[in-house]
Amino acid sequence: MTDQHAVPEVPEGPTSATASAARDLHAFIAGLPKAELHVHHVGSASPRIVSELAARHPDSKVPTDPEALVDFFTFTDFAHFIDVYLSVVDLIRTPEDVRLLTYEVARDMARQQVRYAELTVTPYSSTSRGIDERAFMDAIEDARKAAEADFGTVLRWCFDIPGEAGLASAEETARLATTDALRPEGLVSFGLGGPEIGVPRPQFKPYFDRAIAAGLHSVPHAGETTGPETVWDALTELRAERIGHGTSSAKDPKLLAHLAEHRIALEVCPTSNIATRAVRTLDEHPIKEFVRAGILVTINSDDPPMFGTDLNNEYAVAARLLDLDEQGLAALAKNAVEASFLDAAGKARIADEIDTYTSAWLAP
Ligand SMILES: O=C(O)c1cccc(C(=O)CC[C@H]2O[C@@H](n3cnc4c(=O)[nH]cnc43)[C@H](O)[C@@H]2O)c1
Ligand SMILES: [Zn+2]
Repeated sequence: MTDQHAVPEVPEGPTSATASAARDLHAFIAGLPKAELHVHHVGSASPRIVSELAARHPDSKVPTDPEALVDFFTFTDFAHFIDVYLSVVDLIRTPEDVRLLTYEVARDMARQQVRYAELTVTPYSSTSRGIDERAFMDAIEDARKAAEADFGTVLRWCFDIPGEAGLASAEETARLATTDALRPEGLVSFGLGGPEIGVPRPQFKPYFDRAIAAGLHSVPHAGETTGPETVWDALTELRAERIGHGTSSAKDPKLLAHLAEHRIALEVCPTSNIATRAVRTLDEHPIKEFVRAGILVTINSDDPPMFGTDLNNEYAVAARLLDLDEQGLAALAKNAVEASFLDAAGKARIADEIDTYTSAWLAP
């Protein structure tokens, strides 16, 4: 189905002036300081990282050859995507694997001028496969600190429940996130991922209540593969402060108005929605409706190498779909800063950097 070689990029126009403008916009995006709010830890393993992990664990069914990986990362539907995702999870078997993955993901982010990222981590998938919980926390924290020192990219964690794994996984995730002796310093939020069909959000309310009581922000996935009622459930039952995807919100005008009025940001991941078949084509993506409704829209890459994309490409896709120039792209980048869980000083620092960069770029 999805041809990973055909990831939509800003198309070159018919004239050389249009082509040159598109190239300039790509260059602008490449240097633009950015924040990313919806990106998965394991889903960020690049072919380079996957190859290194697969070499450590040669019995894995994940191919090491980048060409073969492109086929492997071509999905028939969302369920197939989760199957493939879990085979990459199976490559992460030791605390050193966790550290390598985390540090190298930060390196890839820094190359795209990502200054701040809230990385969705699924600790249950590692601890249930035998990685010691203390060693897991130490590995992500060690990598976080090293990445900030070496690359200047600030990482924070969102621990998500893999909903389809059942309430035992919710209990384990809540315990890991709220036990003082385990909870990592970089943890800021609590999420819910995996398939939505057959996994109603309200059953996770007690776990979100515990996480929120412990000071964590609520950021469940909702409305990615089911309708707007799932987004309402995420808001009313899980007290969501941002929504992962929220794609189907476009089908409910009252929901759009509610999201806009309450400044509940949507973490929009356009290419992901095509790769998992949540949306048929990019031109049918509801991002325009979200902007028109006044919603705080943020641009994200979700599982970038698995979807043959990266954050820069997602900004280029957004520029095309929303017809944005440099100022519009800078505003989109600032939306992510505003919707982040950074403190006021951290937000101001990145927002100022975005403004300074944009002014310098546009200066005659
Ligand atoms: O780890 C397990 O044992 C396990 C057992 C049953 C089901 C699961 C999952 O469903 C894991 C889902 C996994 O997928 C991550 N993810 C990455 N991208 C997305 C997305 O676009 N939408 C939803 N989930 C996504 C999620 O963080 C979970 O780690 C696991
Ligand atoms: Zn996601």
